[in-house]
Amino acid sequence: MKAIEIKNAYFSYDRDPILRDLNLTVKNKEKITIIGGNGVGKTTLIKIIVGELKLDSGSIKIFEEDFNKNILKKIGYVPQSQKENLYTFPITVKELVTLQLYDSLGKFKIPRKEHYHKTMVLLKEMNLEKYADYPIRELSGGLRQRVVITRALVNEPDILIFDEPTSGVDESSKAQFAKTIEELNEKFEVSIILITHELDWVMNNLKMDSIYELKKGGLVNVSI
Ligand SMILES: Nc1ncnc2c1ncn2[C@@H]1O[C@H](COP(=O)(O)OP(=O)(O)OP(=O)(O)O)[C@@H](O)[C@H]1O
Repeated sequence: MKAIEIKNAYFSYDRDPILRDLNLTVKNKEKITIIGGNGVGKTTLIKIIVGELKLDSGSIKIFEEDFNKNILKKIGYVPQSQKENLYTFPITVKELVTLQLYDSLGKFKIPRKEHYHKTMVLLKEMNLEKYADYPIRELSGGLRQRVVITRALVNEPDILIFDEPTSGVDESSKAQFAKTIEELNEKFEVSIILITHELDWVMNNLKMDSIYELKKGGLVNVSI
């Protein structure tokens, strides 16, 4: 089963094409990395995958279906840690993860016992149980990243996308992240797409199935 299949994709914001005849296949449970310099279109590609932007031409299928609302539930997104505004808002780990269940919270959007239960089961699996009632802003960078990953997992996605997960993260948090990636793949059987500019770190610390470089609008295989 193919998790993602993009064929002959073209996209431009105005005149200059950002994606030019881009092709990508990600199989179920496969782990891939996409590298590329500043401004080559990595974020644009993510936005295409999550349906935020539409291709000018070409096709994209997620689990062999065209884009539809249900597909979004299959994709978990872990944004860049610096872009997360988790520092000012006084919210606990348990609340942050549970709020991600928004769609299933019913009319009044108030989490019930079953929602918190789901969160606690997952926090346990991620070894974060003891931090459930901690305010998120009091956690170290590495733990906070683990919480954000847990949040992305709570809707049971089949694909997890990481946007620059190691940028602005200290060495020990990076090592912790590498362990988490291996666990995720085994425990939750998700496909992983990791966007980064740290090719050396990925090569030395992660077991990826493929690494691609986004350049001139297309993806080129980087030999591992
Ligand atoms: N909404 C937009 N309208 C017009 N141009 C845009 C828009 N968003 C991005 N761009 C341009 O498209 C190109 C690709 O941007 P994108 O953010 O996808 O690159 P990136 O590879 O993620 O970059 P970075 O590594 O710096 O985050 C850039 O030249 C950017 O300036």
